Amino acid sequence: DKWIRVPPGPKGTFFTGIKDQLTQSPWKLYAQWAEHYQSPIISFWIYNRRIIVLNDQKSVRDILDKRAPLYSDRPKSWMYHELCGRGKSVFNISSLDKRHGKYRRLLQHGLSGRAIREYHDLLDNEANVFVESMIQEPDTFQHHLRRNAAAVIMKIAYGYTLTENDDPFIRVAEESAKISGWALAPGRWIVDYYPIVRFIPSWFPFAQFKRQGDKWRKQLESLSDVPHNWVKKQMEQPSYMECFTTHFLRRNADAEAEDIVKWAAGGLYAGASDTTVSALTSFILLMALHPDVQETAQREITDFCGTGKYPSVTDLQSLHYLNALFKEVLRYAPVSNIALPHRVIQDDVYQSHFIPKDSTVIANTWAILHDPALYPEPFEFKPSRFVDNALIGQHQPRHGDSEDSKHSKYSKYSDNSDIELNPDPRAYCFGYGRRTCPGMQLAEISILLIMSRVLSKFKVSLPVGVDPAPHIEFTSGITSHVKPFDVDIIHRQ
Ligand code: HEM
Repeated sequence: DKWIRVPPGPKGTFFTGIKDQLTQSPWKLYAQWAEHYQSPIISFWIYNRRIIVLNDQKSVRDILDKRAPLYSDRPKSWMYHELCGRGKSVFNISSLDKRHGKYRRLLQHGLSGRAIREYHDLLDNEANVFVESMIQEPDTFQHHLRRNAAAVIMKIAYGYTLTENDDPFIRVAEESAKISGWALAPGRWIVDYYPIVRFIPSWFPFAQFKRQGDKWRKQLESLSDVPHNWVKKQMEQPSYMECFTTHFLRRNADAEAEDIVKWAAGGLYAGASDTTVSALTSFILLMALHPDVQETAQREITDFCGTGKYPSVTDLQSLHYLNALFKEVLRYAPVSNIALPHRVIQDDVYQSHFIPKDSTVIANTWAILHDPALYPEPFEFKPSRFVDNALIGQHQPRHGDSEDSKHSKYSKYSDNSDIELNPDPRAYCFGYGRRTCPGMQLAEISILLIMSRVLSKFKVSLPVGVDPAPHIEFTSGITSHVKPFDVDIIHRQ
């Protein structure tokens, strides 16, 4: 009989655990530790928190998806959840709170394929605005991408049309994101690790964190009311734009239902803006580095639509190579290398591992998407690896697959020969279990649409004389971005 033990991992130091060893790209370090300890599941401490990292496809599927009811909570951030009053936000709410299920149902419904069909014209119009600004000022492409993502999600969430520049709603949303970033900064707030200090009175000299939390709570509260109250005002008029918020408010207007709609809509900008921009920036930069891929994708579009035309939203699903290219961008440059942390709500045993209640469980999505036995030559950018099964809606592995799902069979840590090569990266890069990204379908359509417009209308290349080509590097953070380098973007007449 094997001993059941906590997964192996580095010991770290007494007080801080491994905190000081964390590098710019923790996902790479975790993958190295998994190799070192010969175990896809590793564990260590950061301060007094036990962290468990799952580094391979099998453990992620078996644990986070198949045991989703146990593993879909979030670790508690006392500063953000309690002191700043954000424990009810979609991203942070406890899976044990009955609102969690309500948010998810609302988001699934409001962002379903059917709901998104209502937004096709909106997506199309915003894509045209994007193309126009790209023609005017191609060098500031990231700015145009940001604006496009914000415009789309603000219309969908609130029926709100962005003003030309320095939009007040975007300012509000960015201000909230900034405060949230500070309040969630790991290791910054003693109360996150020793929650007992929250009982210290606010006036105490040592209790600066409490005064700060209080200030941020008030700010965040009033910021989140701005767009919601705006929609309610619109609804008093005979004609207003139908959107996520009005759709649900019209049906049920009691105070609790309204609060749920407000929080759910509030999660949309946070979820959609930076992620979409990250994927599309990677796409544009990768096109400069891979002219052959760009030409193949352009040829497919020309063959499908004819010269000078571009695909409509409904055409997107017929473009095999474009879909394969989208998947390869998600795989090669994951927007979210370690998804968001989960928390296990009770003691659990997986194989010979003991996983203690309250551990923070992290999926190393990056390690899975760069596993050489799963994706041969993982550091090569090769959309062709997905060409055979690239279509949206087909062959789309969903979470909570049955026990004998193909996707759970492989692990590079065991000698399993029945491997499905190049599995669909969408099953990993959008997260896991009952926390899987509810905006996945909208993300797909809006990203594919902008990709298709860029390919139809522009040629992206490295500036003349740049040799050798720049190396792709990524920033760390909750959303990862390719570090930008200069590219030339020319309008194809
Ligand atoms: C390329 C685009 C996107 C990527 C890669 C992405 C990825 C993710 C990931 C990894 C998570 C965390 C899952 C977990 O904890 O296991 C997440 C959560 C979430 N995403 Fe996305 N996302 C994208 C676009 C969007 C869009 C367009 C929306 C909204 C329309 C959205 C809304 C959300 C929300 C509300 C959550 C929180 C879910 C929860 O905690 O229950 N995302 N996303």
